[in-house]
Amino acid sequence: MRTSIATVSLSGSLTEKLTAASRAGFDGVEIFENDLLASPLTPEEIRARCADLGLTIDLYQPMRDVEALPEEDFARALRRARHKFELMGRLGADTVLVCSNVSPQALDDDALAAEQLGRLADLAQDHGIRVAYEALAWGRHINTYDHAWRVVEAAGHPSLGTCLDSFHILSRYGDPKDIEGIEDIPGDKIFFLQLADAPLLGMDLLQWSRHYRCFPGQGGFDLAGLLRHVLRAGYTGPLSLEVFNDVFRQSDAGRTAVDARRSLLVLQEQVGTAAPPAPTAPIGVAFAELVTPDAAPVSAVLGALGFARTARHRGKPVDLWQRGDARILVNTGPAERREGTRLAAVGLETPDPAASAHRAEALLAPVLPRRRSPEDAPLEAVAAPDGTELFFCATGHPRLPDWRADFGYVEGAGSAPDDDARWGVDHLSLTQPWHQFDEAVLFHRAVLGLRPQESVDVADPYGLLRSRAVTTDDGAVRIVLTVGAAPVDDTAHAQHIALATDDVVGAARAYRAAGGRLLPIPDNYYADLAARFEFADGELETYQELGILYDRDAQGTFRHCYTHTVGRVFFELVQREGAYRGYGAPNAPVRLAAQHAARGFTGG
Ligand SMILES: O=C(O)c1ccc(O)c(O)c1
Ligand SMILES: [Mg+2]
Repeated sequence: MRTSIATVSLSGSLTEKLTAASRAGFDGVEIFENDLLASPLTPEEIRARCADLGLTIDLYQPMRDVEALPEEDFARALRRARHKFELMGRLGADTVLVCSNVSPQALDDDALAAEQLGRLADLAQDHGIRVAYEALAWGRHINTYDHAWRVVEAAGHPSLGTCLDSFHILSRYGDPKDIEGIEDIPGDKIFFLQLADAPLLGMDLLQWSRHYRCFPGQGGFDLAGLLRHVLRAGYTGPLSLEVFNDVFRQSDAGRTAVDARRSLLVLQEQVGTAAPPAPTAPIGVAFAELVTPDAAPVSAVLGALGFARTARHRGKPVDLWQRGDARILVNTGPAERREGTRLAAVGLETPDPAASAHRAEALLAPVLPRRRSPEDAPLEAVAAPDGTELFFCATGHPRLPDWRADFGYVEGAGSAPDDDARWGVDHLSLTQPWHQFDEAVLFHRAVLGLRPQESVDVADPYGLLRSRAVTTDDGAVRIVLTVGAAPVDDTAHAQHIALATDDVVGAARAYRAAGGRLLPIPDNYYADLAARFEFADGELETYQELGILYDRDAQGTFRHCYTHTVGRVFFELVQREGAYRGYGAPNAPVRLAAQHAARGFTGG
């Protein structure tokens, strides 16, 4: 199906918006009136620009407050319409959106609304234009899709149809049954379809619509359900995104447009009108890669955590550190020296790396140049929205090339690679730029086949931190996406690697004995723990001594503690028991406060 995007969904000048829409692969655009009014280009130039960019102008919008008016007000509306139809002729746009009247002058009179829309459609017809009538969710008298359709049906005019907008429909109708009526509208009378998702916020409809819309799959609406009804009704027009969103208004138009196109590809996959290569979800974390200008501080932490430097890359200054199934690469390559220590890449263990890469590419993930010297194993990699490099790879697979083939083993390494099977990566926490959070969640879901969990808000002493995990169902891969408060220091922007162990107390003691420093946790926290849970004799005291935090849910328990931070990176030691599903969110405010307090507490 053809895809389209409303210029209001993208930031910048009209020219920038059109370029971004075209580059992302959209077939057409809806031109929002304000974007045209503010453009120095003539309508003919806009038309030519769109043609050059391979875009059709699928809709011009909006025309407001037209129908069910006292006669002299309607006459003024017709006069306005005549001007706009002439403009549309110059633009080469043949469909105009008229949204339902919100003005206090509007009369509660469906027959009058139908009659006047019919007269508007007569005028439109003379200009070769079709009128698509849309019910705004806050329309004065007409505010539901079925009411708008009844009026259009009553008008019975060939140049008058309806525009369905998923926001206006789904913000008012919660029950799936309420929207089945869409299938009763003849497909050729649905002149246009606008798609937008939104988080389920329970707020004033107009404010919700104008500020919080997002792309399909980024909110809480069942857009696939709605689209199936629209397709069954026989709609064949474009799938068009109309997203009013405060964040997108100030984000880079190019990346927003790609995010938008990806959302439509995923939606189309859900309803079966597009078939990108099927997802191949990762089955584990093969490695996490830190880049650092100075290997010493990170190596000291890894050494104290019981990791051994087992291998070194044959062609690059990259060391492989390992404990059990936890593998960490430390990269001191020249390109990496400019920024401080950060978590730059993740190797995802994948049953079919080539298939994972094909899907990622089909879903518009930027494919990275293969890291490959002549003797290197080919590694498929794409960039996540935050720039993290994601490698699709295999470790010890009988038939697939092993990414470790590029590494030479270090003589006399402290411990053998597989000595400690109970260590692994529990989760990785990656901080996202604040304006890319929804994009990142959709990316990880769509491209990697991970399932988003609940979004959690965590109080940081200097702001609020939002966090959302994306995981495989079995927990073999857990990535926690976070977006931090405004930076008073680096705390809200730190990334971390959480290491799974089956004995966090032993691990914490050993780390300390080896010279590692654990994040100190205030005594008040332990007094509160004592009030909330019952512990065996001495248990709480042990946690307090080491700075171990504790949580419990209906399924299990979670014990965890933190190393100090090196650059932007710290480590967490995690003992997850039973089927505990979370990440110790109740403890996160205490941890964040402790990290702010310990800002001086860095270094090797
Ligand atoms: O918020 C509005 O005014 C508005 C205008 C045009 C639309 O298509 C729409 O869905 C909302
Ligand atoms: Mg709309």
